[in-house]
Amino acid sequence: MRLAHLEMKMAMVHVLRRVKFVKTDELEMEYYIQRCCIQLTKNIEETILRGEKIDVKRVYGGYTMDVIAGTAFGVEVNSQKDLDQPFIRDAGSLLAAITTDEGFLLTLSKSVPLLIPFIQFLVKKFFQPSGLKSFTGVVHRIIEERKLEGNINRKPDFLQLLLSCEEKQTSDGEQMNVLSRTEVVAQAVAFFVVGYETTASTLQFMAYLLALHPEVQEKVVREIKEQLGDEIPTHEGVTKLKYLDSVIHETLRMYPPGGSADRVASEEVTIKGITIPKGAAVMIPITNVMKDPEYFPEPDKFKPERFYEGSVDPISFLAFGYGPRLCIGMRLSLLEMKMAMVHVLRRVKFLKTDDLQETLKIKPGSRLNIPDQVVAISGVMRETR
Ligand code: HEM
Repeated sequence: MRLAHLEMKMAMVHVLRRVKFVKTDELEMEYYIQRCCIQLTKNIEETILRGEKIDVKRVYGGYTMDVIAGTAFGVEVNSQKDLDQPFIRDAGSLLAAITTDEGFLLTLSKSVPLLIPFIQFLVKKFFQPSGLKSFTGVVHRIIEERKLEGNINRKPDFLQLLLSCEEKQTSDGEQMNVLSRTEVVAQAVAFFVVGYETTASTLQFMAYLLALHPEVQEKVVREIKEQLGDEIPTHEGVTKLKYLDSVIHETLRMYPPGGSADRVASEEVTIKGITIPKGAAVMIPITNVMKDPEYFPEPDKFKPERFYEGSVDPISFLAFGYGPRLCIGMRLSLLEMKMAMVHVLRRVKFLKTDDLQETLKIKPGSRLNIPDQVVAISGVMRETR
């Protein structure tokens, strides 16, 4: 608790010295996400009208890429207008590499820090994922453009916060350089890829589960009608959708995008007879905890009610991690998922067809939960009121 207080105070002093949070930007962000939702709905409708199945990861991937690029980096990449865009392909190949081969090396380096220089050499020599160069190139370009523009009237988005740490800062008359350019670019690329993939993956699993469970889908649609009528799903409006919130949580419980989280023990501790020495790397198996019947009875069943009725112990729901390092994109991602689902489900019904798999096979050997094959779902247009 004391560490968390200290961390929060230090962060707030640093941020509020340089940044003022204002309501207008929130509204601008909300308006921007609404625009992305309209394009998403249009893409899904057009797929249905062409008589094709919906490749849900592809359409939602375009949506989440547009949202993260616009909200965190202030650029419109229009991924949804061209779903074959290199931007998305590069993010995919980068992610695949990080979560498999390099991911293994990363885990190894955390467990045996002495190996870090050797592992860095291996990664540079043999594991340069194809998307990395073009992706970092794009981020470099965005940064250069910002530097040329200057900081005047610039919105306090994620990239701007990172860049402000790159500048030399004066603290008690001393010069400090907090982040190097390479570190800024690395953080930015990671943010782009993580912000895109996790939310797209959850929306994909949610669409699949809603198709498989038509009664749940109709309950969500009823709640939207009762709580929002024809209103635009604003940030405030979507907070009324408690059942949709439970559906999202239950989807994340069954298919958390990240299968594990890491920590390093800051001191020696003994838990249930097992001693973890100071400095040891600890991996928290998120997927396994959320499939444990002790915390979630009948874990293989999709039951949003367990969250709706409020019987879940918060520490057993680990999809966003836990504690001071909880996912910082959680609120953005919940907002964008709710807004997207309201827009889409008002117009489209996902269908349970005979060929829809009853269970999804997950790709082995990855730290992410990724389906073994493309998830394609049939849909029809709902009757308009
Ligand atoms: C459904 C969506 C998401 C899920 C399930 C998810 C999950 C997670 C998890 C499990 C962690 C590790 C937390 C821990 O170690 O305790 C994490 C950290 C993080 N996430 Fe997310 N995430 C999501 C969306 C996002 C988005 C949209 C962004 C960016 C806007 C983002 C950025 C980050 C960052 C930067 C961290 C590192 C935080 C830190 O180390 O302090 N995430 N996320």
